[in-house]
Amino acid sequence: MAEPANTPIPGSTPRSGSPTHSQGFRSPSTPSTPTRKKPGVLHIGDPIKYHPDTYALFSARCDIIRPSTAERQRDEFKRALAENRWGDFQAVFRPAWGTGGEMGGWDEELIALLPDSVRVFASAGAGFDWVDVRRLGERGIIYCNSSPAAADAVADFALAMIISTFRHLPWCAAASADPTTFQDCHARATLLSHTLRGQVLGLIGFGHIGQAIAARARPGFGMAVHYHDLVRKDPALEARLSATFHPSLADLLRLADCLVLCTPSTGDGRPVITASTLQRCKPGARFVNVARGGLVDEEALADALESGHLSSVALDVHASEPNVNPRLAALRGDRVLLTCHNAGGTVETHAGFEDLSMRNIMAVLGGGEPITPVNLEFLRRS
Ligand SMILES: O=C(O)C(=O)CO
Repeated sequence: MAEPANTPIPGSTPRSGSPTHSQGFRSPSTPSTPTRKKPGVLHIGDPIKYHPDTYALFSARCDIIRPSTAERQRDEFKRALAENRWGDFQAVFRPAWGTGGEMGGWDEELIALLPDSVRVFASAGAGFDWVDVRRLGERGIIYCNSSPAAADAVADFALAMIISTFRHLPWCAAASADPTTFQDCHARATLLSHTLRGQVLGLIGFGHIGQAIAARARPGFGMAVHYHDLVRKDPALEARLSATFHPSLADLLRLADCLVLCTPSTGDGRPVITASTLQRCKPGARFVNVARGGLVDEEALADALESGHLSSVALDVHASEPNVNPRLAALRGDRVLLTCHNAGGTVETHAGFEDLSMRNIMAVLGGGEPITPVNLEFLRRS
């Protein structure tokens, strides 16, 4: 049974989709299939918590469908989609990061079951490794992430990690527990620590998060910002952020004193950081990961640390979360800082995820442009 739909705002004027998007409505395939005048939005995961104002507008414009917890389990979810239990809805909405994932990965199997009426899938989260955005695009569905809402939080955290790799914060913190280790750390950390000013920061990925890191690293810390991405950014943006583009990742690796991985994972399982990329890094380089653990061959990373080729790493994300690589865990506390996928996790991020997901859906169903689409290159337009 679906949980009760959210109550429409009293006095609100129900609005059907724009001419373009209302074409997505189909006549119900079974007599029990719901019919609706407003575009249907399948809301998976927790209810709205931070933005009742946006939600008032959103729920006045759309019919919100809330599958129950039982209906969100994969088998039941598939069954419900296959029998068109929720009718021809126009959007999938997942506003609360960490909830709404009960049905598992949005792969070919699940995406094939969506009604043809779906135009947009908007979710909390910068990352989209759990959803096949190419396949959604091929079905004519725009996928919108919420990366701008996480950018400040992730960038703040990334800076803490960058500082940690230059200043050995795990060592300094752990050594304070005992007078002998205190004195040893006090004496020796000086010889191994470096000021950030003038160091080359190599950003792998220069989207919202990479740009937010650059905006802090250059003016705040005097670092020289270099980046690699698949597509070069606008020269005006590069100039504003004092960022230098490298078409080849190998060139960036050779140059960087500290590399930061901040590129989305497509979930195809192919790591970007491997033994061969690590070999190209400057001896003594540092490495920070705020993207996804699967983008890194963690065994190769452990080899590079053990051999001393990398001097220090800070990893917020891990290939087999919630487990961390045992070899990296064994090195924790000296040259290795491991955190628990915390970089994006702030109240402000979660509030922003909600708001942006609703605005993306309202934009698309209202006939306008999506705000943060990530799969337009795959989009089959009907
Ligand atoms: O947004 C994401 O993708 C996260 O990893 C959590 O903030």
